[in-house]
Amino acid sequence: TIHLAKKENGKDLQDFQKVYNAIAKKLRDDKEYDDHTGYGPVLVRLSWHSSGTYDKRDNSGGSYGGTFRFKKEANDPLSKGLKNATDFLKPIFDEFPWISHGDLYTLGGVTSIQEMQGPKIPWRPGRVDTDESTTPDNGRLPEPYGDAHWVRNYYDRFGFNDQEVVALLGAHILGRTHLKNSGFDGPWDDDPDIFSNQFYANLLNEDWKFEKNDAGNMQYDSKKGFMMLPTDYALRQDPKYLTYVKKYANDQDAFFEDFKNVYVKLLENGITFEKSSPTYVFKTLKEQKE
Ligand SMILES: Nc1cccc2nccn12
Repeated sequence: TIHLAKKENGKDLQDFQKVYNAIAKKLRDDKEYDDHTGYGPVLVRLSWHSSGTYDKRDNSGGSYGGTFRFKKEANDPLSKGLKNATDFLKPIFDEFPWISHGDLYTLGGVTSIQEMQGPKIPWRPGRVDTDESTTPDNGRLPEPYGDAHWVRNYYDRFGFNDQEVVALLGAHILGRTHLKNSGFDGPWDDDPDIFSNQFYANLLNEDWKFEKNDAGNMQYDSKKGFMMLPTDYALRQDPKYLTYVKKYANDQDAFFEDFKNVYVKLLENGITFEKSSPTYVFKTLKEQKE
């Protein structure tokens, strides 16, 4: 199936900047969520989970149809906790009912990354809500237990190479894991709401202990109270992945550039845009002195 991005019925940069600003102001006003982590990280996770169902083999899944709004996908056990993100976006959708769910879920992640001092993420609208019958089955999101071989095989479904996989996982500097949601427990340092390349430095420099958490799952813990999933740790166990981990640990600009590229690829996987389709780069609230 071809997913053609549609012309946004006369909506332009100004209209989408209004949606961006509404999300960004709500993020700024709602800081106490999740031990003062704020909603940024969970909105990024929603943009990933609503896009991470993509399968290059039949061009199914992905962000286009906004099917995360249907209960089969929203109730995927691997998406536990994301109701906080879709509830956060409900009033935004009510204020801008002309936006598609696919555009809203992806724009929520773009807004969060930029407002958390991350790179500018070029974004294209035009996703069209599809019928509930098009909702992909559970089982397409990644499990956190695998080794490097598992990780490489999993991301091949997206068409991502080793460099793209390592760049994408850097988003795990955001937020934290919650025993009641994912079965992993990750007390995180005091800036889980700042986008940086610190994930790679932590991965390389902390003294990690592989131990069982209170849900009976094995995870890596460090003295400073950081955690890594087995699939995170795989990136330093594999020599090919390790070269990129070192590159990004030493060069935040390289990380920002490569993350921006793979994140756009993730959010647009499976969508056909016309050459004339506009790409938008939004201003942060700070840049607008809002
Ligand atoms: N914050 C967070 C979420 C998910 C996975 C993960 N690994 C390290 C940190 N981290």
